[in-house]
Amino acid sequence: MRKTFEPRPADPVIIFDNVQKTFNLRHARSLKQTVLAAVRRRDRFEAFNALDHVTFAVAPGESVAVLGRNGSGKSTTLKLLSGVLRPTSGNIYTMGRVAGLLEVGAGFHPDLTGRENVYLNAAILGMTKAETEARFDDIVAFSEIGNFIDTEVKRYSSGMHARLGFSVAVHAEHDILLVDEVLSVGDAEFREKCHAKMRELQAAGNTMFIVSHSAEQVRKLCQRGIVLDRGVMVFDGPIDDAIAAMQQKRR
Ligand SMILES: Nc1ncnc2c1ncn2[C@@H]1O[C@H](COP(=O)(O)OP(=O)(O)OP(=O)(O)O)[C@@H](O)[C@H]1O
Repeated sequence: MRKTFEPRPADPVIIFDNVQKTFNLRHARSLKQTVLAAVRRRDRFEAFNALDHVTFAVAPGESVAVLGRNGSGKSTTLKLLSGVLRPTSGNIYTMGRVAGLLEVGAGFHPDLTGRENVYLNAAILGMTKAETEARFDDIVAFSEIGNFIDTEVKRYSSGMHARLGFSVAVHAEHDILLVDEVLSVGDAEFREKCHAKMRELQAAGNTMFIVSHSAEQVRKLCQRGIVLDRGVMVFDGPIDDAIAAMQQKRR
């Protein structure tokens, strides 16, 4: 007898379990107010929830967009995923190597050359010297930096800086790629090249988490969207519905 069965969904590679991130905001006060607050033993800080009990899971190979207005908690979500920030409460699990494209090239040292920075940034992303050497030519070719690779990075234009940073990150070994707004850097031709590279990584089974203000960009790259509104997750589902939910929130 033939038996049918439901395939078991793959174990998630990202779990956000009831995650809360609170920042302490310091109030600007006059000297008199500061003294009064100290005398009355009042707290001069106000707790602010950048993320409020957010829960979701991401399956391997999924590409998820994080949408929301300015200050809704998108970058905070990515920083928590990359480990740059720790949650105030709740748990975050990630499986495999996570590479962040948070502020591309932010790890570049201005006084070092492009070549030296490639090795430095690749090491930050967890690559060994041998791995970087093997990919060095591809990294430089993709970035279109050419002979400027031996010039100090402080002489680079912002576009060159971003191109080299993007190139290092996409050539790193990773299972989960975090992308924050970087798709808005560079000219149209380079953006299209970045999109093509990301689609190639998706086809190879990479999981992606993308923050972008551009509905068109995320529609092309993601199947699913999470919408945040003042730190609260208000939608999680198919990308077209997520974009519609975000646009409704804007009205
Ligand atoms: N280190 C911090 N200290 C205090 N508040 C912070 C800190 N980082 C972020 N915030 C606040 O948390 C909220 C969420 O910030 P976040 O950068 O995650 O928003 P975002 O959705 O990425 O915004 P944008 O679209 O403008 O990039 C904002 O109100 C921001 O001011």
